[in-house]
Amino acid sequence: MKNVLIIANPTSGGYDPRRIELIEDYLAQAGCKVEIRLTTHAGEIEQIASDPRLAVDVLVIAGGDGSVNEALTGFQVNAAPPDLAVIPAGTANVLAHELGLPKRPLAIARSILAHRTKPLHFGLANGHPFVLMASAGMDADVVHALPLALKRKFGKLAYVLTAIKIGLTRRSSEMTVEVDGKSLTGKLIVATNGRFYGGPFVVCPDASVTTSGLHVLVLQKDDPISALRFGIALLLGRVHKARGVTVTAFEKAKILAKAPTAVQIDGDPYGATPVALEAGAHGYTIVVP
Ligand SMILES: Nc1ncnc2c1ncn2[C@@H]1O[C@H](COP(=O)(O)OP(=O)(O)OP(=O)(O)O)[C@@H](O)[C@H]1O
Repeated sequence: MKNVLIIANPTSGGYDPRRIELIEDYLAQAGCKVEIRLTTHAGEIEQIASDPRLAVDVLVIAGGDGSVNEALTGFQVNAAPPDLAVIPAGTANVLAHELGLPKRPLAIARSILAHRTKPLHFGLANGHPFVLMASAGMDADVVHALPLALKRKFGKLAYVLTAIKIGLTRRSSEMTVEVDGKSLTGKLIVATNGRFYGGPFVVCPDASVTTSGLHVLVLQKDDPISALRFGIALLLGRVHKARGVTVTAFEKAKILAKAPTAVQIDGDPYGATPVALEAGAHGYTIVVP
């Protein structure tokens, strides 16, 4: 009998209790012992995931990338973390694209029952795990400035509206990223653990969250015209080939800026530069379709 704990973030975009109950029903009918817990505040998933007494076979996160990030953050201090599974919700849910996760409740329940797993690698930004990306510059400014109510109302469009709003007035700062002894300069620096960014948009075809290795994308300009050009290239899955963009594999890197510049991790605000980046020492285990 499989012991399954589903932790759901009821504030994540697209949260649907009916879907979660259906998955619970399928799993229970198949003989699993299932418990559902709804979070009441940010930080609760991390707390639960860090508890060494967490005696479950699979910890299922029903939420977006920020919720999954919390689970990994908790796992960092748990000597024997359980396998992870995801019921995708959230505004962008890049991890769901990375892993090709199904959306239908029955398919999700079946994948948890089949329990096929892969290693889930992650990076560390100032010691904090990132499953997808850690970045500094324009996109982090947008994440910091994005009003939650706007995100809930307009979903991904809220990022575009906020980018337009702040893009006209913000002052960008020149940053340097020291990559394995080399020095690169740019206006937007994205360390990525995976292939996708912002949803189903490929930024690093060579990367995957299920294999080890980090890459850094350096965008040399972020004036409104360049931002529009990079935005279109992103939608076309060609930003890594765009003029003024470099992609470099790295083991250790450090982002430095003259003035403190906003940083985001997996779509949530995370302080400011400087940021030291490196791969996590080991992977966790994630259920895949
Ligand atoms: N009950 C809660 N109340 C407020 N915040 C919460 C609660 N539970 C979790 N959170 C926080 O909400 C943040 C965002 O959640 P999540 O990533 O699941 O959804 P999202 O923001 O819609 O999705 P995405 O990250 O894909 O844009 C998480 O980083 C988590 O810390």
